Amino acid sequence: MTTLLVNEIFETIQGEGSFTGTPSIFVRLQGCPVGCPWCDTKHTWETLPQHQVNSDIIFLKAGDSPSYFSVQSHDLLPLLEKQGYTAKHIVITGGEPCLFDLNEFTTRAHDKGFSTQIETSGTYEVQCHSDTWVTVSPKINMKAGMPILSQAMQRANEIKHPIAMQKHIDELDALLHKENLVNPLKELNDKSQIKATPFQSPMVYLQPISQQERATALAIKTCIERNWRLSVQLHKYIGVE
Ligand SMILES: C[S@@+](CC[C@H](N)C(=O)[O-])C[C@H]1O[C@@H](n2cnc3c(N)ncnc32)[C@H](O)[C@@H]1O
Ligand SMILES: Nc1nc2[nH]cc(C(=O)O)c2c(=O)[nH]1
Ligand code: SF4
Ligand SMILES: [Mg+2]
Repeated sequence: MTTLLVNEIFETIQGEGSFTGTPSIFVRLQGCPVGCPWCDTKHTWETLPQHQVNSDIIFLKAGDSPSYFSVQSHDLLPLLEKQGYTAKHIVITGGEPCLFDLNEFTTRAHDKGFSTQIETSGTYEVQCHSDTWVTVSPKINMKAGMPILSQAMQRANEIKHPIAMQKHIDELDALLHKENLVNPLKELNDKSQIKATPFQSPMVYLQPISQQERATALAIKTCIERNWRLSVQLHKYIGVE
């Protein structure tokens, strides 16, 4: 039996990565110890008993708040189904969703015809259905100093890296090398001999931190050089949650 702590549930358009533009039900779980200084969901970091509420309040809440409710993972899908959402894609994010075992919830969702996706920092083991799309956004050298797990990197269907400066790209390169996930096109450019495949596998996305102009320019330039992809947090440009 797994207990999930849920900060919010809402229906919107996925604004990041390969599923950008896909109507999605977002389940944001509570708690994250990683400490990224630019994190856009800091209200999910702490799990304080005084912020626990019942599920009705979560469905009513607007804006960022540290309140959350507790639910058994087998009860979460029925709760979502009651909301009358039309989206068939469920994105589990946080906070850090891989603090929780997501096998039961994702399996029930797939059994009911949903597709699922997890957004994770790569600092915890990814526990989910084999068809869940896993987005790893590896948090290299963050405040808590937590290592990126090979299990998460090797499970990733896409790697989505938030960047603001060249150092962040260099850190990603080192991690991809360590995990043997090097972009064949980069090798081709470097050595003019390795056979190129058209796309990196897993796909690599660069995501400018906080829509900064210089970060966006660097991400565009690097994506073109490497044949990587750009992820611009579409929801922040179109003003949806
Ligand atoms: C809030 S995190 C939650 C999931 C998980 N803890 C993680 O970091 O992947 C969701 C996504 O937003 C990205 N993100 C958070 N703050 C951001 C910011 N200010 N600018 C760009 N991306 C950001 C993260 O890198 C991650 O890909
Ligand atoms: N629309 C929308 N797309 C998103 N993709 C990843 C998000 C996240 O916070 O994990 C997010 C989010 O918060 N909103
Ligand atoms: S790992 Fe994710 S939720 Fe945690 S601080 Fe970093 S961006 Fe925020
Ligand atoms: Mg977000």
